[in-house]
Amino acid sequence: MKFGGTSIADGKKIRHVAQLLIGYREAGDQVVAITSALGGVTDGLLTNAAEASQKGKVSQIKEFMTDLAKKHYDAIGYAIDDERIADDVIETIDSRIDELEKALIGICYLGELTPRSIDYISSYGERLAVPIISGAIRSLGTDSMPFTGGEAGIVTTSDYGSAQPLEKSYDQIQNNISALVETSIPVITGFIAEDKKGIITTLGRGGSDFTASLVGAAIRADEIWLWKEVHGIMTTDPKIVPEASPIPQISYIEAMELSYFGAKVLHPRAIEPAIKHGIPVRVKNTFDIEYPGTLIVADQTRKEDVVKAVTLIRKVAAVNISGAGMVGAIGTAARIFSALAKAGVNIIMISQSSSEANMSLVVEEAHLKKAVKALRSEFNKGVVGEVAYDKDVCVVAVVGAGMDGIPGVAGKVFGALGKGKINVIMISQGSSQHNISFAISEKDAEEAVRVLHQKFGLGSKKRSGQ
Ligand SMILES: Nc1ncnc2c1ncn2[C@@H]1O[C@H](COP(=O)(O)OP(=O)(O)O)[C@@H](O)[C@H]1O
Ligand SMILES: N[C@@H](CC(=O)OP(=O)(O)O)C(=O)O
Repeated sequence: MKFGGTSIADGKKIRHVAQLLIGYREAGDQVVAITSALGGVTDGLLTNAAEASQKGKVSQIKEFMTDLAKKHYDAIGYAIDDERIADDVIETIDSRIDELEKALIGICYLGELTPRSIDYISSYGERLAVPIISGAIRSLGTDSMPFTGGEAGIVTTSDYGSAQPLEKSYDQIQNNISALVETSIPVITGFIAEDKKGIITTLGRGGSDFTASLVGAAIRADEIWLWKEVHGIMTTDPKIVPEASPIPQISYIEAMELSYFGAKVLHPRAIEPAIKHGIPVRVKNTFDIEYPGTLIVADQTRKEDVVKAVTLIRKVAAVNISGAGMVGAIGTAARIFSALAKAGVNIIMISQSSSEANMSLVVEEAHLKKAVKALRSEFNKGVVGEVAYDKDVCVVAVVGAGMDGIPGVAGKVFGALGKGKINVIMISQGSSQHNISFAISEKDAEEAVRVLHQKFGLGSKKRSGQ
């Protein structure tokens, strides 16, 4: 069972989570808990690390550390009644706060922030949270032990910021964790792991879902449950469309497409380990335990749900490569992609005009500068006339395995957008036919999501159980 940052945002919620875990254990289930950092902490760590490297203000770091310590002391005060346990946990928190402060002050003086130090700093969110959740469980009378991802056995590549778990992690987790579930509830940090040299790595933002799936697969869990602040995977982000409804069942492939195309409810790689071992994944609401949530399984569900959800990717940019000389010029696409790969650019969407005089790409906004630089230097003379870009772009996708072979979905999508006077910049449909995605101007993005959500009747279904 994995609990995200919103589920453990403060002491009251942590107590609730500890009671929830104990409740399942007392009902006869063996449980392993994976948790994120307390809500907002990872963002705070990243912002302060970046500012430390740019402004070098030690006083700002001290202020941040005081607030951070207070947030965690308050959580201990509310979630842990047993004084001896509370004292032990405070001791752990104090020593971690001390290490973190030294690291951030070091960054102030160095004025440098490497990917390796970003992972080290951001790991403290989870490393401060887990001792508190484990202490809260012990304080309620059930045995529990805290683990970092590395201690649990997760070993990754050294790709800081998006490290890949190595195959041997599965056996190591199995050896370190499986036997403990008989007598206790182990609590493991999500998101963070270690490379072969024992250096802290992270699995990417939102990576606790991935940790849960990895641990679940390693211990051969019957099910992997991801507890969130929403009633499951919804037909779209409820923050954009309040009428969005939870999807009772969805296939692995649809869930992956949804997360890839921006649904912040799941980490894009979260369910890979679960798929590999055929373990069902459930997304549930921490604050409405009885509600069944969304079940993610291998089977495709009912075909009549042609479109299951609408998603939105923000913080992307469009790049347009054009020139009459591209027509019929063999190898242009290969040069574009290899230049971008060499520059480490992640390409989200590709589209080529049938005239061949133009190729459009969508890349992460953070990669835009290096993408344009790489393309301009590759094509500084020759077939490409111009490399232009647009920063104010979003990608919207409609997702559903049921659209495979069903005519008219694209017509419905673009008809509705046309009627809503929403201009489409670029269109892409994967040959899997599980989604249709397109780029539009940022100012139109939320309206496009609302229009499509309504067009496909997604918000009209009542939540079952209501
Ligand atoms: N299709 C979707 N279904 C559910 N939630 C979504 C979707 N798209 C975006 N979201 C957002 O994802 C968040 C997921 O819940 P949250 O408790 O924050 O998860 P976690 O803490 O595990 O990251 C919600 O706040 C919701 O606004
Ligand atoms: N704390 C990390 C990892 C994570 O998964 O968090 P959450 O489950 O709250 O999205 C992050 O913010 O990226």
